[in-house]
Amino acid sequence: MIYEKAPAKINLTLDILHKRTDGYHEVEMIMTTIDLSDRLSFEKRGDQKILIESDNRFVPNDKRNLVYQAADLMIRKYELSQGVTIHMDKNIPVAAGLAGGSSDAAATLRGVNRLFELGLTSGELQELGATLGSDVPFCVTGGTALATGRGEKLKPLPALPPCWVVLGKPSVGVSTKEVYGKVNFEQMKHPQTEEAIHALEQQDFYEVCDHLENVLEPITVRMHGEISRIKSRMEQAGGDGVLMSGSGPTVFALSAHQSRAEGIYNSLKGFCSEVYIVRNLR
Ligand SMILES: C[C@@](CO)(OP(=O)(O)O)[C@H](O)COP(=O)(O)OP(=O)(O)OC[C@H]1O[C@@H](n2ccc(N)nc2=O)[C@H](O)[C@@H]1O
Ligand SMILES: Nc1ncnc2c1ncn2[C@@H]1O[C@H](COP(=O)(O)OP(=O)(O)O)[C@@H](O)[C@H]1O
Repeated sequence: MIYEKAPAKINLTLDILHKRTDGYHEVEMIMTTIDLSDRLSFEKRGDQKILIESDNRFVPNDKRNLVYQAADLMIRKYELSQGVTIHMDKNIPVAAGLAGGSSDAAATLRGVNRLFELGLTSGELQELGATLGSDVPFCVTGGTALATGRGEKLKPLPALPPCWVVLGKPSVGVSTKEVYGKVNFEQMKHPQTEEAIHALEQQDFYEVCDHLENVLEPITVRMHGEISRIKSRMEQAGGDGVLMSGSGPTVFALSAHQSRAEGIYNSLKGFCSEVYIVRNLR
């Protein structure tokens, strides 16, 4: 039996450059992994089946699960003669803008690679991952990176300086496809991505916080007003930087200090359906 950890991501910036002819949007975004993780175990089977076990009622255990799709892809492509049983311990909220499904898929690519000793490089796993979803290639290696294209082209960046991350997840789930479908280029406030990268290079935490920006945020906020109420609470409680992650609806606050982060966490408890306090991963 082998194990893989599948950490969630947050988007420090998210910009959309244009809509592509294939229906996807050309993005430019800085992503970073945080210490809120699903845990997966992998075991070879005597037959050729793929069995997914999970106790989370929001995720399907069949072919719709990205974990199933990732395992199936590896088994077919490398003509593996055995199947795999995958147990998933889900901690990352589902359809939250935190790439839980993508990270599980990436962990499955890494897990099957190790379990069957395939010897594939991260680059090869990322290429396979891109066929499963736009965020999967980033999740193969994690860390802090600039993602372009539809999200699959990656450039490693210096890590976000060590900090605390408080997450507030409203009870609503959000469809990424629906949010991208409502993008309006005329009213878009673009992030200053270059300046945010410079801040990371300088390891200037507060400068990074000053450049958090996500063009999808106003779209999802219009659908779910709860998001702006969570944002205001986090700002009032002293978050150094506060932003919605991905297509939402999860909002995160960055804080350099544990006591401040705990204050933000306490101000959200009872106000927001799920609240987490974690560190960023370096
Ligand atoms: C918004 C982001 C930001 O990190 O994350 P989440 O909110 O999902 O976590 C990602 O771009 C989401 O990536 P991911 O969730 O992997 O998307 P995919 O499965 O590839 O695509 C789902 C749908 O989103 C739209 N889509 C996705 C990526 C992209 N660059 N342009 C798009 O228009 C397409 O309509 C597509 O059918
Ligand atoms: N292993 C998985 N974990 C979570 N969601 C999954 C998984 N496999 C498929 N899904 C489906 O993918 C959708 C988006 O999931 P998720 O990755 O959690 O959201 P997001 O892309 O917003 O970060 C969900 O509606 C869920 O049904």
